[in-house]
Amino acid sequence: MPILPDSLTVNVFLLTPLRMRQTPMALDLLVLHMSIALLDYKVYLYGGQVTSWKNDHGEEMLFVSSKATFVPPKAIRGGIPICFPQFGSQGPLELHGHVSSRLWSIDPDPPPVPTNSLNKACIDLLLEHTEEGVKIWPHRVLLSYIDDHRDCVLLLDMNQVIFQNLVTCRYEIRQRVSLRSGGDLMLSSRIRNTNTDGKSFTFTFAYHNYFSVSDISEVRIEGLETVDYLDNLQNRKRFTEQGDAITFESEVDKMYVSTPTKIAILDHEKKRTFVLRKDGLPDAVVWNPWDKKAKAIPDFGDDEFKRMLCVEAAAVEKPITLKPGEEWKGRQELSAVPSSYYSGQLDPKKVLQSR
Ligand SMILES: O=P(O)(O)OC[C@H]1O[C@H](O)[C@H](O)[C@@H](O)[C@@H]1O
Repeated sequence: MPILPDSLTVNVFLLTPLRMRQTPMALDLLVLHMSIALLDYKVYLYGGQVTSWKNDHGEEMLFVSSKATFVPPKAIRGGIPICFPQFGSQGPLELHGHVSSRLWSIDPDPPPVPTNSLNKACIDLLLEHTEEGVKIWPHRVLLSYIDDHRDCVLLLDMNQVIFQNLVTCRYEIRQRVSLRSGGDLMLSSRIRNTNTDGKSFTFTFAYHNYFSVSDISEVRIEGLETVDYLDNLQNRKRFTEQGDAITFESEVDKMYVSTPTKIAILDHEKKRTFVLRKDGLPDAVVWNPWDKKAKAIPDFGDDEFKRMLCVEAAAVEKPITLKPGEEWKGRQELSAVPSSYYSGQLDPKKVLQSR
């Protein structure tokens, strides 16, 4: 692990690029680092998956299981796996699709940086289509993390060699991972059908966020009150959430549909609130396996359900169909703020202004 210089405003470190080149399924560690006025924020990516998001005090905001295996083809248990082209088990594919477990590389040709961008440090990654991937999902795929900040590009050039096998894709999927001022983490995705044979394709999608919490019994979610949900523990039967904020005392696996764009996760013990803002992702999945299921998951510690909560920005109830030439966009922004700024009001604008 290199020592991260604190004098740079924006930096991206690419570790062990050789391993990535030599082993087709190897995952690589990338560090996205932003330093503003002596405050440091860091995001770690392992392959295409965010596995760590640290605030300026070095506190971890994402949960990763102590039993997580960093061995493809499985996604890492924690961080932010990307579920695509199928969320969950509703479809012919493996649970949650397959993109987190593919070989990722750097996008050699990211789109231009918007002049008014709030992004301070960003990264572009590509996941190229493989014959194996085609067998699983019959569409060629180019998946990329887009770097919004030109400063990053030079540092990433050392990995150019991994681009040589890029294929011409009929479908393009692009992802941006960006650190914004204040340490907010932005992920954005664009999926475009570039098919030339006139065929449409259909998918579901989710950012499977694993938040780190002090104690699940001290956590509540605001923003999903009175929203309809499909309960995965009751054959996806439809219910309406009651008026109170959501708290936890047993296993939860609910898919809230057509939710507000802002959801807050309040951690009383930690006095920290996560604010999830999403766009193009109408649904939100809330999951905690609780004790019994936790014991049955091999890469999950028996008691770790107490320290995590998944609140996922998703497009799952209504699968998305793209005709050739059409593009879908989805994004989420995660902020972590002291709960005292939040004081029970779901008004992230106020939260941001008060920082
Ligand atoms: O074990 P995984 O594939 O990571 O899935 C973990 C969980 O993810 C989601 O939140 C689903 O709604 C759950 O049904 C699933 O159990």
